[in-house]
Amino acid sequence: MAQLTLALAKGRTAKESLRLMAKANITFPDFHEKSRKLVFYSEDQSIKMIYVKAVDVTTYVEQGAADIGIVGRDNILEAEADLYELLDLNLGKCRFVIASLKDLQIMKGKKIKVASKYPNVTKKYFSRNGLTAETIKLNGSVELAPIIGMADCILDIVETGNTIKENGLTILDDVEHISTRLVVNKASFATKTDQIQQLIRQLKAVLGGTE
Ligand SMILES: Nc1ncnc2c1ncn2[C@@H]1O[C@H](COP(=O)(O)OP(=O)(O)OP(=O)(O)O)[C@@H](O)[C@H]1O
Ligand SMILES: O=P(O)(O)OC[C@H]1O[C@H](OP(=O)(O)OP(=O)(O)O)[C@H](O)[C@@H]1O
Repeated sequence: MAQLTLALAKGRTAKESLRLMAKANITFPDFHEKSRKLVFYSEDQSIKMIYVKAVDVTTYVEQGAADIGIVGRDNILEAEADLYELLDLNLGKCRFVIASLKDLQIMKGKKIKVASKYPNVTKKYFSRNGLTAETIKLNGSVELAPIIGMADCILDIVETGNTIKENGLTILDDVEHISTRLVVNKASFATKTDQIQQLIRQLKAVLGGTE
């Protein structure tokens, strides 16, 4: 059987993703969190894993450089990539919200300044609500933007709610639930159907009826 290339998102969901695969008997013996290596092979050599930035996973998969990817729905929505999203791994759970300093009055016809790491998601949210928004792209510490008066509100991820709370912001709206997903390159799904379906079955079995 041909080998599958998997792009795994580095960062806060990597450990849990690897733990889930290990439960499904897919282990990467050479993988160590502190290793600087970027390519790892599963014990049975059936999977070649490339360890990449979360924001880049969909690019590797869409380009066909990886057959499959494990990445957060936040990055999938932002990338608007042409790929299949086939399984919810039920980890990395958080949500997209709109938050501002106080009860900001969002009015139709008034242009709102929104800071976000996710400009595409932001534009879509405001346009489907019939609102006009100017998006300011940031790469982190997004909660700062309303505090220093650079934006009226933010579209960002909330998990525990601590960051929002500690910076005196309030949630105005829930936008979308996020969790980590398995994505698949469309051509790979046609040519490596059996391997991909086998992997999905293995993962589903250990997700224990949560799918
Ligand atoms: N509290 C959280 N904040 C951000 N992402 C979270 C949180 N909880 C779960 N996630 C998920 O974890 C993924 C990876 O988050 P992480 O912060 O490691 O990546 P990143 O934002 O791309 O990293 P970097 O700080 O290098 O830009 C996110 O894309 C999201 O799906
Ligand atoms: O609800 P909480 O549990 O507080 O988590 C949410 C925070 O975590 C993320 O930031 P991250 O830690 O990735 O840092 P960043 O600001 O550099 O993106 C996210 O952008 C929020 O700021």
